[in-house]
Amino acid sequence: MQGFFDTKIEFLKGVGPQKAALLNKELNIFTYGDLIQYYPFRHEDRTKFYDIKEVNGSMPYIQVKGKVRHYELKGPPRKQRLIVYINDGTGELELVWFKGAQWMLKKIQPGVEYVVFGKPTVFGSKLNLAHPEIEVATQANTAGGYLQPVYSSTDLLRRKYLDSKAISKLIKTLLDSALPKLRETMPAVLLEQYALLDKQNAIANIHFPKNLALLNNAQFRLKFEELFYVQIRLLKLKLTRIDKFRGISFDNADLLNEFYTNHLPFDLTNAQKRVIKEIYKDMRSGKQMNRLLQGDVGSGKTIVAFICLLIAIGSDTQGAIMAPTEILATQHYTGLKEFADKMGLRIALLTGSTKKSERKIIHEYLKSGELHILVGTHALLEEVVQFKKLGLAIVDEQHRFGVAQRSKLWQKNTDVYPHVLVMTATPIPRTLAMTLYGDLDISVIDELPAGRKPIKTVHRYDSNRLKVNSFLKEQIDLGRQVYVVYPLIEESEKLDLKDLMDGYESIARAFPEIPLSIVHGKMKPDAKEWEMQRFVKGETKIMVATTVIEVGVNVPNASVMVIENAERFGLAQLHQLRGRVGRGADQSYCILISGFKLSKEARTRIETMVRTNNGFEIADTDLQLRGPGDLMGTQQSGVLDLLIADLGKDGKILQSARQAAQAVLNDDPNLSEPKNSVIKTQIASMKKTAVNWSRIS
Ligand SMILES: Nc1ncnc2c1ncn2[C@@H]1O[C@H](COP(=O)(O)OP(=O)(O)OP(=O)(O)O)[C@@H](O)[C@H]1O
Repeated sequence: MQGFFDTKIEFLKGVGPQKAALLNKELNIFTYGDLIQYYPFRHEDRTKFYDIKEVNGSMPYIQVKGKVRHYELKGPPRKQRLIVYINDGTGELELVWFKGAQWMLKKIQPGVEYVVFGKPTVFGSKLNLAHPEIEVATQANTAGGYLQPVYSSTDLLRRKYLDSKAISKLIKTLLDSALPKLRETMPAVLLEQYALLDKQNAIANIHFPKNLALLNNAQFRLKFEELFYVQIRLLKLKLTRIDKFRGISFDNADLLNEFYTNHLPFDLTNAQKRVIKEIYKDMRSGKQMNRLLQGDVGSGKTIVAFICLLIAIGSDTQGAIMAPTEILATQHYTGLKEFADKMGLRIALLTGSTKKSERKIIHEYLKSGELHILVGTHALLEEVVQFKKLGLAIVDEQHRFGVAQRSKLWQKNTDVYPHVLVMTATPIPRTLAMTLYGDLDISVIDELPAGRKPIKTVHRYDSNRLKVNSFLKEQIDLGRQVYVVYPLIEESEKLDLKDLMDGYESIARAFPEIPLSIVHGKMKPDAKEWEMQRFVKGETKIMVATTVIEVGVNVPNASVMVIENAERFGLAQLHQLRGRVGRGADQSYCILISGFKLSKEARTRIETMVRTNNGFEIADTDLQLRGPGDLMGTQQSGVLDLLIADLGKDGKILQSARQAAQAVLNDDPNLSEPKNSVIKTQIASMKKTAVNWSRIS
């Protein structure tokens, strides 16, 4: 059976080597199996017939049934157009062909009834359909109506006569012989429990649905199946890892207690407490922890990370934090050092710009175990960086590390694997997290520390700059500090830098007495650090910067964030930037400045920012706007090669599919029972790897 679906597409009637090459190249369709799974992206509703008198020029597509009253050819011989007048007893409609008039003429017979489908337009004062589809009513497949599939095609394919219609024909040809050969790919229990359509019917109806209800059922079944297999593979991966990898069991809580009793700078939020409990439980379990910690900007992840490090250090192991950029690594280092110093723990920072002599000392102390915490960039991954015993590896991720890089860090120990905590500062919608990080356990800090006032966000046009400036002046007079951020997009770095410099000069002119800082990616690390420090200490009042300050910067006295060219930023980035203010007790503001001309999407982004401060809500909107492919660099990850499900829209189906997968594995972890053999076979036959299996290697 399997062989049939592996048949090369060129052997299908009507394809041949040339078309096959095009289908390979343009649509990634190589085999019968690929073509069957090339699902239509919508269906045209051909179930409804309009009375001609109801039709108007604003309708998208319409279908009518009527008799040809007469026709005429107009225009010079080479540019003849054919006009056919069709009447259904309620009114008359013109059908027009500008090309192929003579050919069409052969098909049209006065007095015969036709089914006509097309887009109505008004020309002069008359309604007409240009180049409609037309079939003799008695031959048209409209018994009970039908929904016609629309397949996405490409310009090249259309030029080579492989438009949606032609693809549909190929699929129809294939289905005739393929349907009887299709085997069921879901276990009977789940088919029943979730009222899923059987495979043959699902495939038949996803392409050529008998009615709308069957189309919906077919879509549900195929989406459910797709997500079920993504989830079961992720969950299986997790089970394998739990079985295979022992983790160090930490049970000495002395350091933790000392910190709680003597040094805790504030009461933890309930969310922080809950998350610490979840992590502590993992770290004592004897199994390797693999957990994702999500928290909105400013939700207090640093102290949670520190407490987790204390758990590891308390049992005579070391901790590491790896961050994607030098700025972020430095920020973590500064944040953690404050706590570490209080506890008399040794902490060091290792990045690309750490001096050689310093590096050597770090390497030595790390190996001897005298260094408790190492913070750094991917410099941590180098061979020479050897721990005495790494107990906890924290990876601050933001999707910037590859899975392989991440696992390199936790392979630093040869005997037992360290526990792994992946942190993200950008909230990820639940559906995406469940798929991208579906093999990890997830903890969420969904509460901000008490007393934080929500940041007030407004949108202002360039032309209002004077008003904005006088507001900034007011705030500075009140003792606050201000960020002004310019976009930095790599392709046009030079231009962006010019924008930033121009902006800096105009701010300097508008606020001649106020000391300014400037920070951008092209500056030397020392100079950057010096400028940052001046701002942190309050010596400068306005920080003009590019997005280098996007993550991690923590200056509680800075309470105004001005974002220039806000329309050029993505939602996640805007939210991150806004998160740099609102970190103290004062009322904070975010001012999004843009030009007048805004794309629809840019407007939605700005409106979303003005409407809400909730990072998870913003992440959801981002997912809706951009689709998962674009989001957070997931495009190359291969995790989201979904054929039919859409993580932006199918969250509910995903949840049920995950529950189903979890239940199957709880009951039969090795999938060895006969009732689950279909799952085993299906997993083995899946060639499109939705999950990066190298994670556990
Ligand atoms: N429970 C708490 N009560 C009061 N203040 C807190 C609490 N937790 C953290 N903070 C303070 O809130 C600020 C933000 O915390 P932190 O820098 O850890 O946030 P974060 O989650 O890392 O956010 P970001 O990703 O935006 O940097 C810090 O000044 C920190 O000291």
